[in-house]
Amino acid sequence: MIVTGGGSGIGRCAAHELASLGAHVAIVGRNPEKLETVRIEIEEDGGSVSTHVSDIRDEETVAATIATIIKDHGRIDGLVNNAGGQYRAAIKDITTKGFEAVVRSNLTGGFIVMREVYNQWMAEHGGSIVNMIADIWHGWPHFSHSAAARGGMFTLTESAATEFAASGVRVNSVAPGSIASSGLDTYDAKDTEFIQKGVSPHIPLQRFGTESEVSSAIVFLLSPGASFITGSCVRVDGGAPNARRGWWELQPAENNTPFNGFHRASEPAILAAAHQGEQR
Ligand SMILES: CCCCCCCCC/C=C/C(=O)SCCNC(=O)CCNC(=O)[C@H](O)C(C)(C)COP(=O)(O)OP(=O)(O)OC[C@H]1O[C@@H](n2cnc3c(N)ncnc32)[C@H](O)[C@@H]1OP(=O)(O)O
Ligand SMILES: NC(=O)C1=CN([C@@H]2O[C@H](COP(=O)(O)OP(=O)(O)OC[C@H]3O[C@@H](n4cnc5c(N)ncnc54)[C@H](OP(=O)(O)O)[C@@H]3O)[C@@H](O)[C@H]2O)C=CC1
Repeated sequence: MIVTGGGSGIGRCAAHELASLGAHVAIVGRNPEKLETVRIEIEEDGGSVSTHVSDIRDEETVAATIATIIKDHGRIDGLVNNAGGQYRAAIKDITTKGFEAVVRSNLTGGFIVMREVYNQWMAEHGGSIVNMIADIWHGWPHFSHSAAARGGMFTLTESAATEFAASGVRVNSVAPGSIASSGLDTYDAKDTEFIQKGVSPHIPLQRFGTESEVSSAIVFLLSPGASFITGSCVRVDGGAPNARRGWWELQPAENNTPFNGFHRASEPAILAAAHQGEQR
């Protein structure tokens, strides 16, 4: 099994889970120290793991990494195409270089890894691929570069599922919402305050998800239990995209914080503004 971004967060958790189920896990990332830490953890637990330093955006290194994994371990049954990330910025402030860095990290890089795994192994032997996306439905303000890339990965997954089906390769995506992973450490203090106070009221299950709640969806999709599932997307988001009309009317007043920017439709100020709009 290959897990990109296996040196931290959701990828680390999935690597542990897969190793505990008996798989050899090849973890891929840019930072060798992070990979080494996870290697030691998994080996201490009795698992089998190898580390591979590679930037998923670098075609040559990725091709060589996949070849090494096949040479050393004989097969690739599954790919967790998980590496990625982004920074928070408004569209007006995103430079072309920044936009391209995020698209390359979350779409092109995942494409390169998936293509190499397919061409070098799965086209002949079958397998299962899980592509990580995000809760991008209806857009993702201040993360628009990532939403654009993940939207691409969503449809790339659907296309690959049909192209690869005859080779016995299933391809699905997992779309995490707000997950309390190590990835959140990459945001600054102001964002963290927003994350803590402003996000949970938007989530019907009223909390962040955990790394293991995403990992279990990944492992299910990789497993024979999902043998008739391909081209699908499993949302792991506590119902966040469903918190639309009706949701706010069900909420206690204290959930209407200045952070979340939502207000009950019945609030006097909102009614007055709506009335003014009618008069115009
Ligand atoms: C409120 C929260 C609710 C949050 C609500 C809670 C839900 C969160 C949901 C999602 C959570 C996650 O995904 S958690 C996962 C988080 N993990 C990660 O993001 C890790 C991986 N990310 C990255 O490596 C970086 O973000 C990424 C930009 C993609 C790639 O980095 P690189 O090192 O390749 O790129 P760089 O060379 O640094 O940058 C290239 C250009 O990108 C731009 N750039 C890069 N970082 C920048 C930054 N912080 N601010 C501005 N611009 C930046 C600049 O233009 C850079 O050019 P110069 O100006 O010339 O330098
Ligand atoms: N946490 C959340 O709420 C959500 C997370 N996601 C996505 O889930 C995935 C896992 O995130 P999470 O575990 O939370 O965060 P992390 O930041 O902990 O994980 C991201 C991993 O990807 C690796 N990575 C990033 N860019 C590259 C690259 N170019 N080449 C190789 N490896 C790379 C990083 O390792 P290294 O630095 O060593 O390269 C890191 O281990 C990411 O794609 C993330 O965007 C999506 C929605 C929500």
